[in-house]
Amino acid sequence: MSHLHINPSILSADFSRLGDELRAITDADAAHIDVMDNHFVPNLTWGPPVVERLHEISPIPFDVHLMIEDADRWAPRYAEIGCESVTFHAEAAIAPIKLARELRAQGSRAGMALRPATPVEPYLDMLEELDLLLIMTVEPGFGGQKFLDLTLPKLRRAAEAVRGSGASVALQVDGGVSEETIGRAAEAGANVFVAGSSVYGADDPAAAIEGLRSVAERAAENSTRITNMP
Ligand SMILES: O=C(CO)[C@@H](O)[C@H](O)COP(=O)(O)O
Ligand SMILES: [Fe+2]
Repeated sequence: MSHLHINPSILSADFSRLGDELRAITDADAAHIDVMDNHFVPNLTWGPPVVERLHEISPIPFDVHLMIEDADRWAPRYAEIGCESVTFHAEAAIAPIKLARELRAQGSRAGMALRPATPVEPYLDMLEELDLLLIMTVEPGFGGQKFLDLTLPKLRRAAEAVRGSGASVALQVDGGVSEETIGRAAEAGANVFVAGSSVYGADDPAAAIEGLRSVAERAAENSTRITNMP
C-alpha cells in the first residue's frame, strides 16, 4: 500500500440520510461499514440487504467490519454482494484460513480483526492469507469510545511481523481514532485508519479526513526517519 488510508465509519453518520453521508466522504479511501449482530457484540446494526443497497449508491469502496458470530457462514455473503474488503473477527471464525481464501476467491480483500485482548502471535503464520489485519483499539460494539493505548505494543509487533514476512498486509486500527491519537497509531505501524465520531461528529467531514491524513502522514514520516537513522 503506497499511502495511508482514512476510512470513515458510517456508524457515527446520520442513519436517516446514509446516501448523503456517503457522498460527504468522497475524499476518503473507503467507507467503513460496521455489521453487528447483538451476539458477538451487544449492539445491532444492519445486514446484507441494507449493505448491498448502500454499496450500489456509494461513490467509494466498502470496508466491511463484521462483528458477528458464525463469520464462516456470513462473511462470504458480503463478498458476493461486491464489498471490496471484508473483515471477520478471528474470535468468531472456526476456520479463518479457509474463510480468508473463500473471500479472496470471490474477489474481495480478506481482512481479519483482533479484539484488544486477543494476542496476534497465534495468527502470524497466516499473514500470507490476509490482505488486512485489524487491530481493534477499543472493545468492539460502539462508536465514540476512548482509544486504548495498551494495544500499541501489539500493533508494533504486528507491523514488525508484516515487514519480516514480506507479505502485503495492510494494518488497520479502529476505535477512538482522532487527530490526538492517530499519530501514535501511525508511528506504531498502522496504515489504514478507521474514524467514526471524529469524522461524522465534525462540522466539515471532508476537512476532518484531511486533518487526520496529514497528522498520520507526518507521524509515519517521522517514525521512518527515526528507524532509518544510522
Ligand atoms: O467497529 C467499531 C466499533 O465497534 C468502529 O468502527 C467504530 O464505529 C469507530 O468509531 P469511533 O471510535 O471512531 O467513534
Ligand atoms: Fe469497525
